[in-house]
Amino acid sequence: MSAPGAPSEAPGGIKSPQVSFRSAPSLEAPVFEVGSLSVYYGSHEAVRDVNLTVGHRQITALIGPSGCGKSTVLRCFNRMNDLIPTARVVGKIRYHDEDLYGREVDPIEVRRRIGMVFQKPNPFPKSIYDNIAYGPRVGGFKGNLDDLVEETLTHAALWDEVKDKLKSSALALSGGQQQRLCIARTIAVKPEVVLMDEPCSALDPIATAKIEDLMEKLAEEFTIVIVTHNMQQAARVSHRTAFFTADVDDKGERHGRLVEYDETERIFSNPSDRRTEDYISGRFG
Ligand SMILES: Nc1ncnc2c1ncn2[C@@H]1O[C@H](COP(=O)(O)OP(=O)(O)OP(=O)(O)O)[C@@H](O)[C@H]1O
Repeated sequence: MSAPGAPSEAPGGIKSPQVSFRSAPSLEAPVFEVGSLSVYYGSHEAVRDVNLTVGHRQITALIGPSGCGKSTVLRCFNRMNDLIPTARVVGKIRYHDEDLYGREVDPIEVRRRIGMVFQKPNPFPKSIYDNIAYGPRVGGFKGNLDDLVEETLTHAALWDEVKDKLKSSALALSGGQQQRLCIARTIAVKPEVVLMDEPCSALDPIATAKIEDLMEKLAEEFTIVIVTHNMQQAARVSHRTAFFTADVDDKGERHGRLVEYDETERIFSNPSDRRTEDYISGRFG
């Protein structure tokens, strides 16, 4: 394994010489442990038998071709699938060794502790200030809101760009700024985990680079799980990568499967499964 930040090429995989893999810390005291997870929509088993462990303050990337179940798995981590009436989750997801789907668990508290950022920036149609202040206010925050808003926007690398227009509408910001605001809004309630579902797919390369820099900084404090179609992004930002694909059964139904989960450097430079190698080298997907 290369030292953190040391350039390391990915033979047969991603060709970019700029890719430098991040070394993955250990998986001791994991945040999530997923065992034999299957997710159904109605009678369709969309994802089958997933097993993986998400490490504390690591960035875990979920990659794979369209429809292999990445977003479905991501939504299991904060019980967003509960909001889809046909969805049914089978198997085990332990969050700090507690059953995330246990009867006594409050899904609202789960979503406060495990926040989510979506593909399309979706700020509230409110001021920049109120976008950040909303969650803490609802949660009964008793401290100084002005300080919290400044601290959060600084944390999300947005303060300098917005400090003189906090009362302006968030909708007037650029797409990249809106997405950083959404990340700020998510971290304002002090979650432990931030789930990101293709957070850069609607952004240009400059805005994408800013979000990637931000993710690296946020990983010092938060555990991040990201779904991305952009393999270079997974290679650049994540410590560990899970590669999914979909098997087609004899009735023509597609079932998402986790093919391989490992340190990102390993997945991109020396994967153990041929399907992973074919995907990262662009031979399919
Ligand atoms: N709300 C839903 N209702 C019914 N089926 C769904 C729903 N959401 C996803 N699916 C199905 O589950 C499977 C996995 O979809 P999912 O969106 O999780 O895949 P994905 O890998 O994230 O895809 P993409 O990369 O295109 O976003 C697909 O067959 C999809 O049609």
